[in-house]
Amino acid sequence: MELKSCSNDIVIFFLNSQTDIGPDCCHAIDIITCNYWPAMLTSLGFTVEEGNILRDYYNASSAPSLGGLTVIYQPQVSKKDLGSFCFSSTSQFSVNKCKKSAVSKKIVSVMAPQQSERRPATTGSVKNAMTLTEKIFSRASEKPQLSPGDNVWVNVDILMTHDVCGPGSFGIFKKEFGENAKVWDREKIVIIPDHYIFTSDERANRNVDILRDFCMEQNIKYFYDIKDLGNFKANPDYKGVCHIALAQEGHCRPGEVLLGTDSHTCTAGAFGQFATGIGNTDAGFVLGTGKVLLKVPPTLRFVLDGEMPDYLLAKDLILQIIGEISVAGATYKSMEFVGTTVERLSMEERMTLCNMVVEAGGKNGVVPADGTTFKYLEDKTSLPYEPVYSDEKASFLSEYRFDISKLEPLVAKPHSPDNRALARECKDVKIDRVYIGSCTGGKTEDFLAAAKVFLASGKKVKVPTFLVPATQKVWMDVYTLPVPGSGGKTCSQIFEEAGCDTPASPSCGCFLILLLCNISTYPLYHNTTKVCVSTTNRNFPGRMGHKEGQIYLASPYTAAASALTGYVTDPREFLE
Ligand SMILES: CC(C)[C@H](C(=O)O)[C@@H](O)C(=O)O
Repeated sequence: MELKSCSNDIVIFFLNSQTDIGPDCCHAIDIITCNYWPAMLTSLGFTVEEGNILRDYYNASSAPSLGGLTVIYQPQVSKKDLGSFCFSSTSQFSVNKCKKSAVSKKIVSVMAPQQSERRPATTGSVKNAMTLTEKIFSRASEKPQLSPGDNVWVNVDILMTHDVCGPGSFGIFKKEFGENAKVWDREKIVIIPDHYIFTSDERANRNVDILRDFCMEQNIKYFYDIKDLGNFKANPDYKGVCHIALAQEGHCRPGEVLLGTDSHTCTAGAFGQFATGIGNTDAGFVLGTGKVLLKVPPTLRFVLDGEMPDYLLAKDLILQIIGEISVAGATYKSMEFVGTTVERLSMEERMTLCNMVVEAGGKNGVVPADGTTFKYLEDKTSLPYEPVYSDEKASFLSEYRFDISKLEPLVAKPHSPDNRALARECKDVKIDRVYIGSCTGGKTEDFLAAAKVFLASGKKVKVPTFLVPATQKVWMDVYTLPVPGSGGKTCSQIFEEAGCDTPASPSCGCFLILLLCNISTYPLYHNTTKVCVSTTNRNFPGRMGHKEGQIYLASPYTAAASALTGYVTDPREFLE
């Protein structure tokens, strides 16, 4: 595949497919987040530059977002020198087997700072004001004063992994700590199978088996297992999309550090905690030690004020922000969301906001914990937690202000989340599919929002409309919660009346399954070019199957409105 929007200097990392998880392949995410790389590359004689962080780094579909990555050409270094990692080169890459012939002649620089850039952990002068993220780092590293750019060992509160990266992380853990090693804390590791679940593909199933074996061996307390793939309801422990399950199961707590082997782990920042995606290598290390070396990110502050019109959702807010700062605008930055609009957002909406910070390159997103947070947590955790807040005099790299009362419904046009447009400007775009689901758009409130539009219109959808609840709990809500103003109807009834597809089994796998493994029969992704309005978070080429597929990212309101007309549609057409 040609990567037209990438510079020739860019190396695309190989993402091992499900068939190839193991020490012979690397996950690109390792390169980005693994802070050992500078030291390791330096010791091998490389010049390590502080490159831009890969905003999204996993697979073919993500490749165009890699612009700006610094690459150093070092042909003399072989795969062997680099231990168990290998690379593939730009012009061609595969998501299947790790091909020896594809080992690149180019080596990439990584984002972590050069040794020379390191500052001492304490400066001797008392730094009075810190941002929320700096304070979490400070507490988790037991260092009273920190500045952006400092590298610190951070104590991890929760490590989450799933069926995609769990097996690889366990492999690294065993290799580095020994076959009989025990994890650092069996109660702080959360294992959530969710990506490649409803498939008969043996190798995908094998990944879940590996999770199960590891959890039994290590007596892991929080393993949300699925055994009966034929009927998700027969699996009381099974949850669904990890980021939503983490919140629903009470693993997200203010002031803590939550890491996960998935880029959208940043979702948990909605709880006023530091949450970010890490690679398998780091995860293997965390499994053994409970620690990770992290660079303190500088903070960008987003002040969202004003009454949010009732035809907008958090998805519009984040599309507005990413459109403003671009997909690289928050590279290795913390994105802190404050203001009266944010204060009024529900937890699920805050999760949508934070979920997509990685689409702007953000290291983490964070919403200060408040009454809404504490209320949500009331029946979810009994563990004590201590929220932290940015000091009034904290120093932010930049501040962005938005008057949300003036915002209109937005979409991100193909093929980038920052390709922002007003939904009404795209009214002539004819669509073939609508998809409502995923960690961004498959929560209970997302379905209630979609149902509201269908209800208001009283019409039937004009294009196939697929619904995938994020978790088993969301699925239950879709079938049981009455939709306000409907006279007691549930979302599922309203969807049925509108002619939508029956809500699918909860999982996040739909897009990746097809993209990486081509093993699903899920009907959304026919192997022909299709135009889809989707509540997901990425619209890179190939993200939903066909590389020429056109994905318009939108809120559940806009997605539902578009389903009703067969064109990209501003939801005000039905909501006003
Ligand atoms: C499979 C996983 C590593 C990946 C991620 O981290 O983002 C996936 O969840 C995605 O959204 O592309």
